[in-house]
Amino acid sequence: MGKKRIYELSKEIRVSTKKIIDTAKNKGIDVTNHMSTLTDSDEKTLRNILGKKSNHHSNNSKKPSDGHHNNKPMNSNNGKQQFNNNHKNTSQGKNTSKSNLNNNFKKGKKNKKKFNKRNNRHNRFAGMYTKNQRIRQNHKQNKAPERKERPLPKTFVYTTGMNAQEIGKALHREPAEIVKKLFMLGVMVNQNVSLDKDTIELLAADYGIQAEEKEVVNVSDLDKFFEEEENNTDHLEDRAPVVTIMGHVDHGKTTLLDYLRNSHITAGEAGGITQAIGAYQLKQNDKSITFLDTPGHAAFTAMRARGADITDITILVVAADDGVMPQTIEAIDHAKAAKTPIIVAINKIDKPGANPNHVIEQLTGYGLIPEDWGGETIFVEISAKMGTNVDELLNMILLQSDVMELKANPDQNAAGSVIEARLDRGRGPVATLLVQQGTMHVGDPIVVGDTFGRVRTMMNEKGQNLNDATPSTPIEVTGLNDVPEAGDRFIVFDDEKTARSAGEERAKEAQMEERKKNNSVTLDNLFESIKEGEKKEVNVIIKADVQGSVEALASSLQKIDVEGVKVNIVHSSVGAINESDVALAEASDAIILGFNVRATSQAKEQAETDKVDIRLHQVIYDAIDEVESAMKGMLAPKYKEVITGEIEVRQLYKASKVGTIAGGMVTSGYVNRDSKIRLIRDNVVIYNGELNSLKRFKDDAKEVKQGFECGLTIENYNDIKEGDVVESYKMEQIPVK
Ligand SMILES: Nc1nc2c(ncn2[C@@H]2O[C@H](COP(=O)(O)OP(=O)(O)OP(=O)(O)O)[C@@H](O)[C@H]2O)c(=O)[nH]1
Repeated sequence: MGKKRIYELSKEIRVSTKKIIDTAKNKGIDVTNHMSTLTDSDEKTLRNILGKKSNHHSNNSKKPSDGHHNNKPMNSNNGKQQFNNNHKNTSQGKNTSKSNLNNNFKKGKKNKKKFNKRNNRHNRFAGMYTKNQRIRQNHKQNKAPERKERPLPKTFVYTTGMNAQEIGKALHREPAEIVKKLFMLGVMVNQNVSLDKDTIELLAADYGIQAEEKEVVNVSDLDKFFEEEENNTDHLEDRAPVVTIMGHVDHGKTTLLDYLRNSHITAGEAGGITQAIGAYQLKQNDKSITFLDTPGHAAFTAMRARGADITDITILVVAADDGVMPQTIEAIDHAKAAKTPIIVAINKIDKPGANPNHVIEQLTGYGLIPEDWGGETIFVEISAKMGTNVDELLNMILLQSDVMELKANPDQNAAGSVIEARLDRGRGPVATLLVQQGTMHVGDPIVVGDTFGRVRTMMNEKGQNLNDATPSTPIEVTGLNDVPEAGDRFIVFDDEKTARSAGEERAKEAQMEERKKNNSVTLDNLFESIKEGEKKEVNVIIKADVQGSVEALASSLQKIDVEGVKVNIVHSSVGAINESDVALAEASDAIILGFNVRATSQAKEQAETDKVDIRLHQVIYDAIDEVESAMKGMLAPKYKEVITGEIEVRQLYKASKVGTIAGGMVTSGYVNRDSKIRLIRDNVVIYNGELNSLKRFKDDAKEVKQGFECGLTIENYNDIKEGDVVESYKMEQIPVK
């Protein structure tokens, strides 16, 4: 071999493959893509032209489309890249193609045999086929082809319904050749006839190449792409852990973040840290750690609710002089729900009242047991203010991350999540993103949530411009058409057109979704979900006035015995239902049960928008009964009767066809045509039923208000008397409190 391929040269001289290809073409060197090989002299020529400016193009040196050359063969997991790069990938190295071809030919023959056995009818053609193949083989082996035939792709990624013309294009063959081949195989078609799966596979087998049906990709399905990128196990490299700091108010989260920021991040050229971008990366022992500056548990969980599980490790800050507090527990529950390991930072150990042991004891009650005590949780005693043991904490984070073997593939399209986003007057939409997979480049076409664009600028936390950002790097980007939301996912696409259509499609879908957003779990639809097999666990958050009630409620709920379904308490604590509870409920599809507590107005508002079901009770039994009934599907909607008006009957007319018509006056409220009615005589209900007709003079009326006369008949009832009172009422569903 010895011949260099373009991507290899690209790596060596750090010039993008695109640039090399363009330059080569300019120089008349025959290359097609990054897999093309170069002769020694061509290589030299290119090196001379490009080699010296080694860093010049690092900003676009690795377009993702070039990126997977060395690690990702074409496969169906690779939908997106495949989508746009099929033909780029198709031609493998030229000089090896000959032997491939021979191998392929042999394979082809084998397949061919199989086919013949299956299908004797085509034996005649099979004979011709072999001859034809032989000619082709001879042709290949004996003399160099005059017209260079581009090699066949190793794998032919097809869609059912392709015609000979399209197949020809994909295989670098003349459509006529495809038609001819098909003919040899007993399929007589012209170039434009759509072919079925079997025929296409047969044809591929005949060429001796593998056929693989392309998944039809819905470009707007970001989650799918994201998962594909996430699950890509090729070419994995270590990545920095992504850490979130949580804890009770005033226990020192901000102090710790600030200390880390100031002590471990060297100021940028612009002079200090110019940008607070909601996340930063720092170095400890030459390894990076990414800290998310999330403002609170609710934000953390809101991101999870949107599908962004971006935190690898949670640092739980507990003040040594204050101990475990409500938000400490809340943080534990949030971290557990997110399944991230917790490292406990017992803070403020410099304070006179500090009692770290007490904190440890308290935390054991929540399953956080230090290694010394036979548990698995790492505890570090720090002073965020003084910086005591902060390095130790960082080392523990690195240790934990080593155990977790956090990896990502930098050589693919970037994918990740939005940490925060805003509209900047001067710069337009600005988003802080966390790259979770692949490498992001300036200029990449990108879809972020329901927005799209091209990465115009990319900046790190120091305000320095970046050209590339590898996994676990937080960056601030501009260039989007709109402001995405925190927790949205982003995906880099191979081309802007696809990105745009995906973005637009997603925006449309989001609108539709918004309109019909009503799919959260509520007690009312719980049974339906259980029935449909969607639910095996009912997630519940309990808030109550005193700890005793919390526990009573929790244990009773867990005892509810409905076949195949169990109650899972996601979080329980004392106090009003707050936004954090709602966020957690949304993220974990939970119902909030409040006992002798209220929801704060923000929580109510948020629950309304997020469609989180909050149920308030004063009697524990009612709360349990309600959940149990819902699980058993017996939660009938509750109605109450609302009296709308009264009519005094003043005259009667007998009509042979319609029965007794009562003329009267609406003395209070109103009466509706479809009201239910009660006929009252001397304060006694004589009859309960419905109206048959309601008229104003001769005309049918929908509604008659107080002070107006009307005529009416009662369905199936004629025994009306003057002086009777017709009370109209309706049944109203009791709104959920
Ligand atoms: N003595 C001492 N004081 C500390 C330490 N860490 C934080 N503090 C002080 O504790 C107070 C609260 O610290 P913050 O960092 O604001 O706490 P926080 O957890 O971010 O609080 P919220 O943002 O309100 O949730 C501040 O006055 C800090 O100076 C410490 O290690 N030792």
